[in-house]
Amino acid sequence: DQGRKFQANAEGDSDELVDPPKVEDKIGAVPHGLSTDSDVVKRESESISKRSLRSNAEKFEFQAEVSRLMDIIINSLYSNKDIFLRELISNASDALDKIRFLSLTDKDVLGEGDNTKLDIQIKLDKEKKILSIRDRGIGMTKEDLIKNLGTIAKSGTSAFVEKMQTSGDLNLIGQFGVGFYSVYLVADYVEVISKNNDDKQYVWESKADGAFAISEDTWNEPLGRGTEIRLHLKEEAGEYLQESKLKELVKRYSEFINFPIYIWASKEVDVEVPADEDDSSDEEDSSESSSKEESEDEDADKSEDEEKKPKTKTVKETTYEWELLNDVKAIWLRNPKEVTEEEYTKFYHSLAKDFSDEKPLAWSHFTAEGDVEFKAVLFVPPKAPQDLYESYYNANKSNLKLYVRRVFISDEFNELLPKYLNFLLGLVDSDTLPLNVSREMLQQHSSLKTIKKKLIRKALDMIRRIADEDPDESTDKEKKDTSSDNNEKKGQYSKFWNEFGKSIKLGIIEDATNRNRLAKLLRFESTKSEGKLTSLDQYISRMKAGQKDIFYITGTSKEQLENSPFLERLKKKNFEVIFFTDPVDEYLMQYLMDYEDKKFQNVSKEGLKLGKDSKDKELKESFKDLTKWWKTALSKDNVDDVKISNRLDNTPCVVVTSKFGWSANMERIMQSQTLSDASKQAYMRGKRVLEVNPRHPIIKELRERVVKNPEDEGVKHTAQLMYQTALFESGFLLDDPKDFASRIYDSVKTSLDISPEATVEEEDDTEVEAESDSKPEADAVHDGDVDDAKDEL
Ligand SMILES: Nc1ncnc2c1ncn2[C@@H]1O[C@H](COP(=O)(O)OP(=O)(O)OP(=O)(O)O)[C@@H](O)[C@H]1O
Repeated sequence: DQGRKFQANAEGDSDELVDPPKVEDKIGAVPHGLSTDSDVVKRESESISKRSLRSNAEKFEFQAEVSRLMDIIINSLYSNKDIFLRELISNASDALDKIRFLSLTDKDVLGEGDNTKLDIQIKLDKEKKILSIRDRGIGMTKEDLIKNLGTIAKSGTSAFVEKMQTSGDLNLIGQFGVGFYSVYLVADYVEVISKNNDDKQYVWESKADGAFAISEDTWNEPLGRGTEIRLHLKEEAGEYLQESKLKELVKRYSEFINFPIYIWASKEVDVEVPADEDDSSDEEDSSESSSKEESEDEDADKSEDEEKKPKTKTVKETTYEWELLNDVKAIWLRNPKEVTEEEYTKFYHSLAKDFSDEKPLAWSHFTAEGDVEFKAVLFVPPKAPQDLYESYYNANKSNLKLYVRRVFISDEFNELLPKYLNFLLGLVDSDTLPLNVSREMLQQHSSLKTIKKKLIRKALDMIRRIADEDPDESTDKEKKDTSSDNNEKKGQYSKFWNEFGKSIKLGIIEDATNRNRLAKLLRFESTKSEGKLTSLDQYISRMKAGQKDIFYITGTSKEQLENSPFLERLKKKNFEVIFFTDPVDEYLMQYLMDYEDKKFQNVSKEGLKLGKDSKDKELKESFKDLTKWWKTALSKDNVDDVKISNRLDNTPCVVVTSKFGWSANMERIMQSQTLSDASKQAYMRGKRVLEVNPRHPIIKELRERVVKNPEDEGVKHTAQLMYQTALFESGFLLDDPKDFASRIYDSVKTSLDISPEATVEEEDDTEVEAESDSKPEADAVHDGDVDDAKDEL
């Protein structure tokens, strides 16, 4: 054994696993391509000192936001400094993915010999306090170094800076795409040595003081290809010079990196050496970091027993070897039965770059077989990202990684999932897709459609399972009581719904094929849900005998809707009505026409049927005089008809809209949209129908008066006021609030027995005449004396 040590098991998948780097027998030998202590010495000679950048280098200033970010990091009191290693390893892994992807279409990019080994190496120099992380990834050209590490701020840069200034957690740095800079949590001087196939080897260096420098690297060991990051650790970051600490960190944070990660690890071994007196003279030739100790006692024992043999002694010698730290067998290739919950959770954290304690809400790990074969792992995150719906229709964002035969291809493949499922995280690894074609070609591959279809099904199944396993979701009372063992799943679906419910709704709108499956996942509150969420299936199970439609109402809040006049008789007759209070619900209900053969009926729209009422015809007939009269009176108000209502109990009248136009709520939503166009608004506006309550005393009285004298101005006035009030109560915005207000004041006058001719008292303005040129307020209240009215009220 040449000292190769595979700490984690690397069974199977030998095509996956790249040969570990060679192991040196003795200290001081140069591991190929990795710098050594003597190089460090050389480098030091190139650098004027650790405190100043190389003088002959080209200097650059960091872009302002990047500079602020670095200030925040280097001065941070954040205690979890460990995160830098995970960020560097993640970058190394990305760089390896990139070169591996390129090698699919051009084998030559990998070069030969050690350059073909796609691995990550960690090395320590305790004396100089340098920690280096090296990869054989794609590397950076000079231009890449300048752009990627300092001059081009990404969108995440300022977002992260902002977050840090409020209550941000530095742990999130990877999610903002600025992970590299976390090196300044532990280092005050950093060198990035990089070699890309298209350029020479360069060194980037910075002390996070606003500037960085770049020089062509003529003194370090040639890297062949890839990047080495050298961290000159801060005084207080000494713990990162301990192998054990680094091993622990790699295990904890980088378990799912799909490239081997090695550490240059020390090992004490017993070595037999001739016990000659004079051999002690050349003993200390070996490198400074080795140590030899004579173990005199042992030696003494042995010498007694083996007197005849040539005199030898055993010495402890420190040797170094590359020790593999991770298991590169991808989790998705394993049998789901053998992967623990904890492993899935950790895998989720590494995918999400979210290292909180929160578990994903659900996951699905499966293999698809048949024409198109693939393995996939999908996760429902515990929380929706803040910007999930911000640019829903414009953002090309997917959180799914695509692999083809274990090779990472892309995480920008929008063809794998529809937009509404963009909140899912995970990966797909397909054996069917071709490896040696460009991303563009792959994007058009016919198998993608099949993969997408299956992924959607599996995703929806996974979401349904959250509901199935949630005891809160069960309608069966007994089941609810006995499933105390399922406490962990309790309330999970409403948690899911609160985070991602909008996505399900958008799915119903966008995905006609899966509309019914998605509708099953829909949750809402209703007149009978007692403050909890309920489903369409539960609604149907509670439907009254003879009830044909599913009733719902839309508005801005449940509290407002609960008191809506549209619900009066429905509640009295014990019909359940769904409350839809999200603006997206209006759109949703334009697409969700029926469910399980039941039609949806907006109770604020025409066409509400509550079963047959034998008195209907009679009532209609007896109110004909009033309804006809009123229809004529309202013709200038765009009212289509006046009808007898079947939905009212205490309210005299309401305004309903036609079935296919906008509801009052939708009208309001559209009016509040800055870019909505007025002509469309007029066109889509539902036709209005005034419905009157034939049992209401005001309506009955109005009928009497209309029959007596259809020309009575007082009745006309009252009828108009009734209509405006009904509009208002039915959720419409009044076109002419001024007219409404003055009618109210007129009524107030009447009820206070004030003469209709009474006018507003003239203000005695002789003293203020000089400075006041504005009109008296009188016309704002027409001709009533508001102050007096208020006093008496
Ligand atoms: N080891 C590396 N090899 C090649 N390029 C690298 C390496 N490390 C960093 N880079 C380049 O520098 C850029 C900035 O890295 P940084 O870590 O700040 O952001 P990121 O990798 O894009 O996002 P994240 O922080 O999420 O990993 C990377 O996008 C990459 O182009």
